[in-house]
Amino acid sequence: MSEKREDYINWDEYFIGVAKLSARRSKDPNTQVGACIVSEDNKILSMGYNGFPRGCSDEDFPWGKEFELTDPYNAKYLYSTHSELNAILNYRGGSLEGSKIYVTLFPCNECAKAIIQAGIKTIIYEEDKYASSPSVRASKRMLNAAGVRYYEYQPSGRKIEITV
Ligand SMILES: O=c1[nH]c(=O)n([C@H]2C[C@H](O)[C@@H](COP(=O)(O)O)O2)cc1CO
Ligand SMILES: [Zn+2]
Repeated sequence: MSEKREDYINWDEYFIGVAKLSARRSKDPNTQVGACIVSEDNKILSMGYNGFPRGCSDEDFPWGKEFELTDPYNAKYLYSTHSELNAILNYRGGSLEGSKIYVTLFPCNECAKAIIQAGIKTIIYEEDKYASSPSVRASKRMLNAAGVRYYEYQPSGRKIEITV
């Protein structure tokens, strides 16, 4: 057998696949988000998913969203760290300047600030279900101003199965 395999996954499938696998670690009952930061030469630098900060137990802190407005202290929003921020903070190797981030949901305004300031230059996102929210609109406003490129992942339709 001297020919190479032809059905290997491409870079985009690989990195969005890693982001999706990372999202599977999330304890959020409603929205699981995963992120994978990749260098310009396609090396994985970091990964993250949405979760509570270290030491903040998933058993003690609230994962509900229904009290967001009436009782925000007992809803998840004040506590959950977004996947993109976790991926940025998880990186201990130095600079993320010029890197790309693959993420399963379009980054919010807070993550956009962190992405811009970290020097990440490209966002490849899978879903944009909150596109009409002020948060995502503000995010795009900042990303556009800062020259961060973003585009939607184009699904290949390939099913990648792994048994663990
Ligand atoms: O960019 C994001 N990254 C991210 O990790 N998240 C997380 C925070 C919450 O745990 C969850 C959103 O919850 P919900 O869809 O129920 O409002 O997703 C939410 C966003 C918003 O775009
Ligand atoms: Zn965010």
